[in-house]
Amino acid sequence: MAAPLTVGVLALQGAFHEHMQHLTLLPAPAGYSHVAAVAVRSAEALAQCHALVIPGGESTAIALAAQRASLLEPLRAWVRDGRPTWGTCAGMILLAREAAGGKRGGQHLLGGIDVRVGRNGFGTQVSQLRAVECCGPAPFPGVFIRAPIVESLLLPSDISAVPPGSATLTPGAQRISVAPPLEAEGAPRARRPPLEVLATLATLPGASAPAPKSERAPASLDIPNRPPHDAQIVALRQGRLLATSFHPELTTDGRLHAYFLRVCVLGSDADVGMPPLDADE
Ligand SMILES: NC(=O)CC[C@H](N)C(=O)O
Repeated sequence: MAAPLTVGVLALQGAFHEHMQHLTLLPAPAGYSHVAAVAVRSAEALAQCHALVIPGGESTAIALAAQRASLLEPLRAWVRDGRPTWGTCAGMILLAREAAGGKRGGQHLLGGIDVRVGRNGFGTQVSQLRAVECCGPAPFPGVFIRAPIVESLLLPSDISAVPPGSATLTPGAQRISVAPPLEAEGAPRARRPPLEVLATLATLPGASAPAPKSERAPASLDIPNRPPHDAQIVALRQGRLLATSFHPELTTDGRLHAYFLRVCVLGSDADVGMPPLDADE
């Protein structure tokens, strides 16, 4: 008899219940009995999952609760192993390699997606998004609640700036938290899957939003759907990792949940641009 496809939702704080409701409404993928959504509050629960969703909420609170539940390192290992993971809003912050505007003293990140986000870059707003690659031509309702803004797409070479084993760095007054390197200490640097921009906001979202920052990645870097320079990136994928600054779980639109399952979870390594396992840089 077919078994369920189990998608964990990190259930420490934030909108985890809403994600679970969306996931259980998805049709059964071929070869599985149904999609089972489970609340993840321990490393044991995480180990039972095929995929993970990190909800919106408060990234500092989620990271602190994960640390207290001894989940930070299992989550980092999960991301390092290239397991399918989707972070919405606060979840996007946790999956980012760098986060600006973090709390004093730095905050814990998991890393995995090679971007720098700025916390609280958006206010509260609903914007119609074009996300043709993942959702088709009809606009997606983008619900933003003090959401992170993607400030920079980072180059793999920037990783060397992070001392091995460091949890966070807070250089100067800018307060930039940095995820620890994905690789174990002394291990060769992993080849990174390409970043794919999935949705942008064409115009600045309001007076309180920061001006678009310059990207560090040169034009020659191969980034599919590279947006115009002044567009705000609000959804992107790197391999099996997906990040959205808005909250699809707070809408009735299930297209992004379906996309996560179809591409990040069930897609082949070739579909998601994962480098071959034996690749070294
Ligand atoms: N809606 C959200 O998830 C907000 C994220 C929040 N501003 C943070 O920094 O974690």
